[in-house]
Amino acid sequence: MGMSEVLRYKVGPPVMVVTTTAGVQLLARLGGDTNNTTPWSLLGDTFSWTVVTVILFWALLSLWVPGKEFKGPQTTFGYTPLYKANGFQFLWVSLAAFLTFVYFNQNFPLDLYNNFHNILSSCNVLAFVLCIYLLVKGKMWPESSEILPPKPLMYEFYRGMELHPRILGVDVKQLTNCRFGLLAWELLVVTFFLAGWQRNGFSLAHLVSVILQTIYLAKFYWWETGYFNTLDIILDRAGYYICWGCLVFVPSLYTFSSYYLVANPPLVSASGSVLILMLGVVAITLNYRVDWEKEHFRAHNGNCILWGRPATYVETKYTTNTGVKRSKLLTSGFWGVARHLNYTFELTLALAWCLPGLGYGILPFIYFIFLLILLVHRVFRDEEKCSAKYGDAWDKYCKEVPYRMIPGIF
Ligand SMILES: NC(=O)C1=CN([C@@H]2O[C@H](COP(=O)(O)OP(=O)(O)OC[C@H]3O[C@@H](n4cnc5c(N)ncnc54)[C@H](OP(=O)(O)O)[C@@H]3O)[C@@H](O)[C@H]2O)C=CC1
Ligand SMILES: CC(C)CCC[C@@H](C)[C@H]1CC[C@H]2C3=CC=C4C[C@@H](O)CC[C@]4(C)[C@H]3CC[C@]12C
Repeated sequence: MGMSEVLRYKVGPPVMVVTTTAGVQLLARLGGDTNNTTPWSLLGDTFSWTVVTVILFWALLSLWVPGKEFKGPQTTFGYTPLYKANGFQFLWVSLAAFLTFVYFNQNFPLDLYNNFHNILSSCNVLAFVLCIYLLVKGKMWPESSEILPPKPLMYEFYRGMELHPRILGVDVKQLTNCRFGLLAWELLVVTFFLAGWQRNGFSLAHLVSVILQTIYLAKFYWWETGYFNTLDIILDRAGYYICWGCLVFVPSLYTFSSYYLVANPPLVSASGSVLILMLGVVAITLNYRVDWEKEHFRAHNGNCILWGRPATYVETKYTTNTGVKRSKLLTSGFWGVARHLNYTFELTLALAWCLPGLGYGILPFIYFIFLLILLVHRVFRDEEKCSAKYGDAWDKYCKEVPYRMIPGIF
């Protein structure tokens, strides 16, 4: 093993595990109320375990109830994952149940805010137990016939073993990513808005940030089955990166700008808030439109009109275990302007919902900075995947559409 391999496989994952765990706890302290004297508890407390267990059980219930099933893309080793297609209903029923609960328990938002670091501790313990179980399960009782070359244990823990493991009858990544992480995100930002209102009075800027995140998450749940075609699902294995990420990192870092505004009430004026709302709505619409153009194009096998003209494309061929397949890469509409414009609009939107923290330095923008790094890295991961899959056709597409995220610049 060369030096770079040692760094990548042996040092990298443990460092990530330790720093990310310590990091999210620190974040809760940094953004919170400095007068909060609740002692640290690395295992969580009764209140936080109750909150986490209720969300987990609710998430599981949403995947257990009878309903429409959705078949994900088949893996190269011939496995077709099965999901539940009831995400949109799940979001609204959950939100309505939560708001009703808060109506009858009006101290709950502030209690939850004051216990946030304990809630993260409980999520952290839950995530570690799950990731250890997934490692053992992947080694001892894998569900698929996939054969993986052995790697250092810590790397396997970090990356995960199986692509589509199931626990208690449900798909693990649908549970952790779509049903626990994203629901916790929505409920937490609503809670932080209500806690800020109770503590400091009503804030339009805080409300705007929460409205934008709610529209964004509603859009996600509307499109949930499309998510099953993305890198997270077809490439990333169920392990620390993705499962811990969704159980701990999403509830902590993705909600951070809203959490921060409770102890640091927004300084942005009402007209500034309206401008932020407009910027955010435009960015969400464009982000949705870019994703929609690709889905629409693929659903019609290239025979569709985009921007008033028949769609143009590059024909591709690729090989899987079940033979040679054909596909098309869109070169018109937004996909003809740059190769990842959806990420550009996603970043604009993230900036919009962080902007109510303007005037408090860098901390309220931490999600935006993280997302910038994540998406630029993802551009390269995605392109590596596409280049390996499509070969020369991908190079041809890159020649026709030379820019990645910002036409003329990158
Ligand atoms: N907030 C967050 O943390 C994040 C949010 N997102 C958001 O999630 C959504 C999905 O993003 P993501 O899955 O990462 O990426 P994309 O939706 O951009 O999908 C990339 C895939 O689309 C296919 N593709 C690429 N170019 C073309 C083309 N020209 N024509 C047709 N198909 C093409 C390829 O897959 P194939 O093999 O099918 O050809 C490629 O792997 C986006 O809105 C993004 O902004 C994403 C990451 C993080
Ligand atoms: C361990 C950490 C350093 C990194 C954890 C990363 C993951 C939590 C996130 C990686 C990719 C993220 C997502 C991808 C696409 C999405 C679609 C969007 O519409 C909603 C958000 C999300 C599901 C998002 C969620 C977090 C990641 C899985």
